[in-house]
Amino acid sequence: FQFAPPRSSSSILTRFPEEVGQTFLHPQLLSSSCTVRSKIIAIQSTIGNGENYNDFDDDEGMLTNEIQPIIGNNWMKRSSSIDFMPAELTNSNSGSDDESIYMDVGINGNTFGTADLSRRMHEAMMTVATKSYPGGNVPQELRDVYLLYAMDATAKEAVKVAMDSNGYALNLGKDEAMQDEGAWGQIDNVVLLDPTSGQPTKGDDGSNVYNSFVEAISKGGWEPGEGYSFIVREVPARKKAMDLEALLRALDPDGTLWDEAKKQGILLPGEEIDSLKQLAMDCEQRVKSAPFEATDEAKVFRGGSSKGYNVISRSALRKSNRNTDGSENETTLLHVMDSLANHGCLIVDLTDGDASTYDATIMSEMWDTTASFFDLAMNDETMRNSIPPMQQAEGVGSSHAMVGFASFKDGDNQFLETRIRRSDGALLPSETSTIVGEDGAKILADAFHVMAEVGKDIVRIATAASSVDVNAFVVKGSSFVMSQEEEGSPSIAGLSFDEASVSGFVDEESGPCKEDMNRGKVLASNAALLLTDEIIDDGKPLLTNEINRNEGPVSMSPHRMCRYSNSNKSTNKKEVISEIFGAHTDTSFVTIVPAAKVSGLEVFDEDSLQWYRPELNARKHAKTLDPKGNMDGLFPWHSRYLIVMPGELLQLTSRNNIPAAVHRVVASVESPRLSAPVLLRARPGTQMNVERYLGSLDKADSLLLECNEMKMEEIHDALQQSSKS
Ligand SMILES: O=C(O)CCC(=O)C(=O)O
Ligand SMILES: [Fe+2]
Repeated sequence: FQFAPPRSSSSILTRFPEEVGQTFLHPQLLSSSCTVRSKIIAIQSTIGNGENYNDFDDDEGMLTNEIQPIIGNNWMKRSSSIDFMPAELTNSNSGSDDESIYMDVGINGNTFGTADLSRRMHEAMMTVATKSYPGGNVPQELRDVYLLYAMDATAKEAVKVAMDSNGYALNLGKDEAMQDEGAWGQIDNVVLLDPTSGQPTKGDDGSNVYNSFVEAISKGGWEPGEGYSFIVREVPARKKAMDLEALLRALDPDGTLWDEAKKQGILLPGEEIDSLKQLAMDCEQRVKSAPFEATDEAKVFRGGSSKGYNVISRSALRKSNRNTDGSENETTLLHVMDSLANHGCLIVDLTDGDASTYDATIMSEMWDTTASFFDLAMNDETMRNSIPPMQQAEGVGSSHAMVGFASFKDGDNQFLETRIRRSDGALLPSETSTIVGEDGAKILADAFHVMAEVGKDIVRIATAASSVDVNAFVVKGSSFVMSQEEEGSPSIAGLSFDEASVSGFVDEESGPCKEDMNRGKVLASNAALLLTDEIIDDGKPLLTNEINRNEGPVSMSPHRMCRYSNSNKSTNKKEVISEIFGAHTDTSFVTIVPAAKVSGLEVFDEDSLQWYRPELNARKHAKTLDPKGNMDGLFPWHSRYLIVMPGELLQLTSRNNIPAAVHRVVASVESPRLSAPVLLRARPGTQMNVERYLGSLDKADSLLLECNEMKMEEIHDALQQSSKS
């Protein structure tokens, strides 16, 4: 926690600047009823004499926390002892936002412009006072008060700015007495500064240093307009939730970092992702900033109390669970959005809490098939040789449609990439069925469809929610015209909105009414449904002839059988758990990872800013649902659950409401992990038609406008950054 004193003149504290004084006029300054604390407590002086002053920029001495603070440097550190506070209050390390702490602060009067600020403060007070006394004769007593006040309040303002720029706030609370001069901290040492050189100078009585403002004035003869440096101790402070923009400004006053960040494609506060290139670069940036280290099951984050960590029932996602008017169910929508936007994944219970076993049984059979595939691939030479290596799927013409087997990291990573052939639903590479049998191949395809359908439902909900969010389908008066049409009223049907308004059916003055808004929700959901049916590649032929397409014979959405192990060949032999499939985002709408028996998928949780292992959360849910494992005979616990992560294409259609999940796989030396994710991608040949799927172009952001009328495979390619695997 502790702030080390600044090590050089380029530290944050010495950089901020000019702003001092702009908001200095505390309302109390202009009232003469303020109470003067009779004596400012002088606590032990920490400096001996003026000899130290030439050492201001000495880095050496500033490296430890125990060195004597020197007046004239800007620094800040947590107060070491507060004699009048109970220990538990001074040493709390809970890190909560409103935690009250005490800080010792050293302020350089030159950096903070104490000369100018005190002059202006004093002038302001005297101007008011002169007006309120006959003949401008301000009593001496009051002049003394103003003098002290100018010095003290200036110091307080400087400390406020110093804290502000470092993520802290003065925490004076509502206590009036605390607002008074001297009461906000213990003034320790005060050093007067020469008006011309800005160097420390002796006061009238020849002293180098004073123990209080009262002394600096009465003995040193300080006057407003003369600068001074000081140390103040035990200033009540609290950690502030820091505004990113303010932080950046404080760190980077001349904009060098900003320019550099722009060059690297880092999104800056207040900036939006406004192109595919920017989206790809931002994902890459988020991937890079996720920590590399891995921890084992016992320590890793397994979800918190927010709704988004909860498991959702399969049936809640279906379009049949929408409201009767066809708008999305609000409870489901909020759950889905919280999970995807804040925690990087949504856990789905395929059994609806044991109500249905159909899908979970398919998943269970898929797990058996996957296990037997790797069994044979690892142990049976003939079988292994019969699997084709990873290669482009024939006849697709997309470099992204691969099928086949690949092994990396000395066999620690093994993948079988499979795809459905659209015409007959067969699984490619066709050799898969030689290994797992016709039934096995069929089970894999069935499991693919179970997962794809869940994915499509989630994309529908998230896309609809994001369209509703910007009123993309809200048209004033639409509810009226539409409902009339539906009832088949001959007098209205066929009228355009404009004509309706001319005829007086629509009130020109008001905005869209509640019915228009509701209508917008229905249209948003229907359009999102259309998007999932037409654009998402579920391995089936397109059902409609309404759109142009050239969808190709093989699905763009792969179903990957993976085996991850950790033979600990990494450089650090002591690692028992480590990244085996590094952090990345997927170019998919969603990636559906069926919860594996051995946990290992980690999602970077944007809310808690740590790696989250959803499989452990799913396991906990299974334990609660079925503590005795009664269903284990039917299917293993994990075949109930799917973990659905948003990909880059959903980031696009959700208008950046949902960032593509940064995720990775970790593996421990103890047990290999089998996995079988589906990456739900876009049907080749289809076009992103913003108006058809996402509503009014007026409500589309520049990212969507760029994609409008692009082919989905072009969008896919544009999202591939060179550094991506
Ligand atoms: O196997 C997993 O659990 C995840 C794999 C993955 O992230 C991917 O294939 O893109
Ligand atoms: Fe992935």
